[in-house]
Amino acid sequence: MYYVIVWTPSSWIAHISRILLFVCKCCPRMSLILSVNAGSSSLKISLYRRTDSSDIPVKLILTSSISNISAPPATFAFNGTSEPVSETDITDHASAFAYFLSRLDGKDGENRTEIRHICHRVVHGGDFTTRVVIDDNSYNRIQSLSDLAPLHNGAALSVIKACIKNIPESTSIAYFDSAFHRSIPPHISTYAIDQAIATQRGLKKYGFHGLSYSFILRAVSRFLQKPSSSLNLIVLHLGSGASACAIQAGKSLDTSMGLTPLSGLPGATRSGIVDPSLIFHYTNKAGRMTHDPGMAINLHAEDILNRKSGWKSLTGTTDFRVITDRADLSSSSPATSLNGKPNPNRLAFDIFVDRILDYIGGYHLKLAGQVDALVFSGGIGERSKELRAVLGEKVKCLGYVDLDEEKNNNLGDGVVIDIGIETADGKRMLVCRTDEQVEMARACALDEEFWLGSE
Ligand SMILES: Nc1ncnc2c1ncn2[C@@H]1O[C@H](COP(=O)(O)OP(=O)(O)O)[C@@H](O)[C@H]1O
Ligand SMILES: CC(=O)OP(=O)(O)O
Ligand SMILES: [Mg+2]
Repeated sequence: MYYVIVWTPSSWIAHISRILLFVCKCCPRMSLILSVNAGSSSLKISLYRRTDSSDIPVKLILTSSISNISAPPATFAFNGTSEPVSETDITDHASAFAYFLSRLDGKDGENRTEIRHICHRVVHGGDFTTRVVIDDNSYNRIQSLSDLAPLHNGAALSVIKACIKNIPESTSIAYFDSAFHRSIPPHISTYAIDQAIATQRGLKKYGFHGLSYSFILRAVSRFLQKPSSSLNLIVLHLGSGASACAIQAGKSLDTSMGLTPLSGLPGATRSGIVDPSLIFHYTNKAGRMTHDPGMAINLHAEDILNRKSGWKSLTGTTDFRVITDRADLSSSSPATSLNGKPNPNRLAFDIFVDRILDYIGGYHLKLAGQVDALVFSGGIGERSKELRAVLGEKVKCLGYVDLDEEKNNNLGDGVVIDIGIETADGKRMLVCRTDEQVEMARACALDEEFWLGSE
C-alpha cells in the first residue's frame, strides 16, 4: 500500500509558516505584549515591548482607543491622533478590534507575528482570583459569567476570539477586574438573602474596575512614598461605568459595584443602585430573558437598567462633558431651568454628586477616618475639573485639604497629580491617570511562567 503525499503550494506554505511561528515563539525578539481593554463603551489597546528592568518592565510602543462604541459613530484614535470612521465600520467591540488590526498591519516595523502574549481585561472573573491563560475551559467559564457582566464579558470574548483567529501564534491571557476585590470580607460581600441559594449560585459582591484600582494603588504609593500595604484610600473610578473603592492597608475593603457592574453609582447607560423592586413596577415583563432574539428585548430588566438608563436616559447623551457644559453649574439652585423646564443635565450632574457622596461618606466611616487620600480617576474623574471642584467643597467637612483651583484646572503632566493645598494634617486630594492596559502588561512581563525559554 502506498501513501501519496501531495505538497500543494498552500499546504507547503502553511507548513513553513508553522515552523516559522515555532521559531518565533522561542525567539527572544518575540517580546511584544498587546493589552486589550474592552470597556462598556470603549476599546483601549496598547502595544508594549518587554524590557529587562523589573522596575519598568514594559515600554510603550503604540496606543489606540476606540470610544463611543455603544453610542455611534465611534471615534478611533491611533497614537493620540483621532481619525474619522464611518458608522458602519465600527459597530461593536469585534469590529473595533478588526479596525485596529488593519491599522496595526500598516505600521512600519511592528508586525502582529511579533506579539507573544495578549492580555485581555475581563470584567467578571467569578471565582477566578488570578489571571488565566485562555483555553476551551477558561473561555467557557468566562462565557458562563456573561449574564453577570452583560456589557463586558461578551465584548471581551469577541475580541479574544478575534485574537485566536487573527494572531494565532500568541497566547491570550485573561486578567480579571474582580480579582482585586477578593480581599473584601464576608460581612461586606454577603447579601442578606438565603445563604444556601447564594452559595449555590455565587450571589455575592464581586466588585470591578480592579485592574484600575491596582494601578492606582501602586501609583499613589510611589507618589506619596508610602508602602501600599500601609495606605488607606478612597478611590473614585468615574468613567462610562463608575465605581468607588475603599482601600485599607493596600487591600480592597469595599467597593460600590456588586454581583454585577450595574450596582452602585449611575453610569453612561446604567442606573446604578435602585430599589430592587423598582423593576417590577417599571415593567410587568421584567423577568423576560433576552436570549431569544424574537422576544421583546427592550423590556428585559437587565436591558432597561444596563442600557436604557443612566446619563443617556436622563439627558439623551452618554457624554459627561456635554452634560457638564449644559448643566449651568453657576446657578446655585439645583432645580435650575433650561427654557423654562427643569434642566436634565443639572439633574444628572447633581445625582452623580449625591451618589458619590454616599460612598465617600460610608467609606470614610468604614476606614475610621484614617484616609490618606481621596483619588479621582477614570475619564470623568481625570477630566472633569467641575465635578472635582464640587466634590472637593463637599468633603472638606471630613478633613480634606482645600482644593487648589489652579492645580485642579490645569493638571499638567504626570500619572498622579496633587490638586490640594498642602497642609500639615489635611487629607490629600489626588487625580490619578489610570491605565488598565499597562497594569496587565506589567503583570504579564513580570510573570516568569510566560517567558520561559526566552532568556
Ligand atoms: N472633560 C470631560 N469632562 C467630563 N467628562 C469627560 C470629559 N472627557 C471625557 N469625559 C467622559 O469620560 C467618560 C469615558 O470615560 P472612560 O473611563 O474613558 O470610559 P470607559 O468606561 O469606556 O473606559 C465619558 O462619559 C466621557 O464623556
Ligand atoms: C466595570 C465597568 O463598568 O467598566 P467600564 O467602566 O470600563 O465600562
Ligand atoms: Mg473603563
